[in-house]
Amino acid sequence: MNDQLPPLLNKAIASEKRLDNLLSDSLTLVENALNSSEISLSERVEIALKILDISGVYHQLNRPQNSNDDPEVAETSTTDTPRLLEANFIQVDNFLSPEEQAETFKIAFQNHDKFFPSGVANKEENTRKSSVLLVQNFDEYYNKIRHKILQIRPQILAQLNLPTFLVSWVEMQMTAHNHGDYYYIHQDMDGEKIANRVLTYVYYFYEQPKAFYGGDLRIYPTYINGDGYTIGEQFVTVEPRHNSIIFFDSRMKHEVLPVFCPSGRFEDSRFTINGWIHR
Ligand SMILES: O=C(O)CCC(=O)C(=O)O
Ligand SMILES: [Fe+2]
Repeated sequence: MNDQLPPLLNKAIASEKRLDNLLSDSLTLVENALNSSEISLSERVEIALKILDISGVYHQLNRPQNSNDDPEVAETSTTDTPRLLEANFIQVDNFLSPEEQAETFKIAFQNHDKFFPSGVANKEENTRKSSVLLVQNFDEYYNKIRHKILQIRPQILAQLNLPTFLVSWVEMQMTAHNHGDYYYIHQDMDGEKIANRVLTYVYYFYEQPKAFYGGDLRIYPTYINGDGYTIGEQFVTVEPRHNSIIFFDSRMKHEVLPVFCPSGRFEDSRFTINGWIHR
């Protein structure tokens, strides 16, 4: 405390000092964590990736050569020319180990009675028909899958040519599409509460041999025009392969084609673990 200085200034200097100390302690803690053999390698990698994220290194690496191609720039520009998001996705096969797949089926089948008819935020009825299981029913499994998704996120963003972002939340649910179910053309970040969804993921699983037909996912080229979004014609089709996971830009319009499941048995459904990485 310096008696020569006005009290307010003294207070500001003290706060700045505390902040400096806090920053210094935080950096030491992170450094120790990165070098600690008590923390698993994968957890340390996650910490390191978070730091790279914060420092913007990935953003620089992923940034398109021509800054006009940067989605963030184009979206906020005042030009009248609509910007096109090409229909694009990444599909990774053999995502879960046999043990993890068995656990996934167990969660689905044991919670059959907790699935409920799906709804759509801010949308008319008849846009969607399927069943949903909330994440509250599979906490531990959520953490495992979340970890796996975050681990491959940098690679996926680079492949989709999307800039990196700080993750605030990984939203997750389980869905089942049975006979007559579908999800009409929609966008996953269309709504106040879900505007922060950046990357959509869908993990597919179902009993072998496959007991349903249809259920392909169509992703449409999507034009951004100011605040509005319209679709182009040249869609791409995703085959929902068992034990594969797909990722796409949450701004892309897409739909699930109708499912035909002659047996009508819940266990024969087209299942997903799906959700969104929020910024
Ligand atoms: O099941 C799928 O293939 C996609 C589901 C979907 O679009 C959604 O839940 O928003
Ligand atoms: Fe969707």
